[in-house]
Amino acid sequence: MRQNFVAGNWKMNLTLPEAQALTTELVQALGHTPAGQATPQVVICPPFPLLLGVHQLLGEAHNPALGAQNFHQKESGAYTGEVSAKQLQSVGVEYVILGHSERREHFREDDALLAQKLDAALKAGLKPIFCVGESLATREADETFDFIGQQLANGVFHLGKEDFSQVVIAYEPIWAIGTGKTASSAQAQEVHAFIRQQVASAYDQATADDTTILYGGSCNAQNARELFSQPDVDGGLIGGASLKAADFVAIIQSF
Ligand SMILES: O=C[C@H](O)COP(=O)(O)O
Repeated sequence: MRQNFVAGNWKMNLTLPEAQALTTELVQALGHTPAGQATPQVVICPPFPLLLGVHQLLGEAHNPALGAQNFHQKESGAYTGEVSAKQLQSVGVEYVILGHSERREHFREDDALLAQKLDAALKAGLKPIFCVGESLATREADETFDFIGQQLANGVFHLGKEDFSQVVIAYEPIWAIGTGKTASSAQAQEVHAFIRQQVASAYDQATADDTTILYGGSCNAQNARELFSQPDVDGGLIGGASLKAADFVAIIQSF
């Protein structure tokens, strides 16, 4: 279902008391949305050890909903240090980020592994937020569209239409992540439109029109409104600015 959507990726930040203080502020702020103003779907993605403590502060409305930043594709077993989809669900997780460039780069997660993780997430009933995005070198070589087309073809488009309808796509140009260098709204729109067109080719136009596509990369309270006003930008996957309640709430209110 296509919807206005903002996810906060806390990455490897915050202790439990800090995470609970941030969550309490967010829940209070979102609870005071003026009548008549539609609230976007909000997802917060804390590190594993904080998930349960954060979930205990979330309401029944699933908004904010809880997301994880990763999981292991096997259901259980001798995988020291890993976490399964079932374990995530048992502490209230509904969404999982997959394909983030930091996992691709630092943990060597390639398209083949990500395709397996995507299948495992859907099988377990977790909703994936699947990230794609090019490096600066790829952009400068004028290969952005080819590169993102390949990431989608190799990682996502093996899914049947029904499974694909559970997936949120996030476009995150690597050169914009944590750098303070945001894609311009025109650059973001151009790639989002391309992604939607790729979905239409892989499935059909109705599926493409129904896909939620987020922008991520130095999105903040100052630039979110401009980015979210683009016709194919349905919201954001927010890193640094999701760690401060006031900034994150301002982004949520930027539609
Ligand atoms: O997952 C979030 C992105 O990597 C964006 O991070 P950032 O907002 O700190 O640039």
